Amino acid sequence: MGREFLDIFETWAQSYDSSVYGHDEQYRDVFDGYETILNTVVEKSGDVVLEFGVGTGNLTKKLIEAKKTVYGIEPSAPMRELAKEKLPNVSIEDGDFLQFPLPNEPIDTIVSTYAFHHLTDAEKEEAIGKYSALLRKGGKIVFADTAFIDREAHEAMIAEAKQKGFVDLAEDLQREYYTTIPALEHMFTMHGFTVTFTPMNRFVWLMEAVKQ
Ligand SMILES: C[S@@+](CC[C@H](N)C(=O)[O-])C[C@H]1O[C@@H](n2cnc3c(N)ncnc32)[C@H](O)[C@@H]1O
Repeated sequence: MGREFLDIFETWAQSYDSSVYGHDEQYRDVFDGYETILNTVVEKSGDVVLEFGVGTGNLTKKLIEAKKTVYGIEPSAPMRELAKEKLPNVSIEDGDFLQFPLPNEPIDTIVSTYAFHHLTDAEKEEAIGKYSALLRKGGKIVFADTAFIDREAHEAMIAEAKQKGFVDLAEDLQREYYTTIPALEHMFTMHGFTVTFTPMNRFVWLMEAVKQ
């Protein structure tokens, strides 16, 4: 569920890695510190990891290099194919944040980068509820994604993108379901997590939620 933006990745898949490494001016600030963001998610992850929205497999590759067992979930066929080319021996299945094949061993961490905003807030809350049921005490959700301190900050970023002539970025910020830190905090705490938020660049926050 929350698959309504997949057509974007049909066309973006081939040039996605070029965007994340700063070659797309409009998205340069969004992907600023991309390597550090992925490395931080890896550092905070346990040994058995379920990853949503693997994309071209950049985080997956780092998790594997850190000797973790990874179960990857990716709904876009072109993205999945690119990830499988990079990581032929890793499990990367069709699925999404809400409907996915369950790994056949207990997982200790659920990770995702640059993807949770594809769900509406109601779907985000439903997903966090599912993950709470999957994780044991001490299990973690470690997500990095664009979010805003409040709605005014979101509106200001849209205005800034328009002012710079960043039409694609402005459209993206209005089309997808970017939420606020207080809304995310509420979703995590109501499902039994303690959560911390750390800003990673002007757009992206690292969220580390621990099941109590
Ligand atoms: C911006 S890319 C991020 C890829 C990768 N995680 C990274 O950090 O580079 C977003 C990814 O989320 C995937 N996606 C879109 N909707 C999704 C959903 N409902 N559930 C899981 N993944 C989704 C897209 O297909 C795409 O691969």
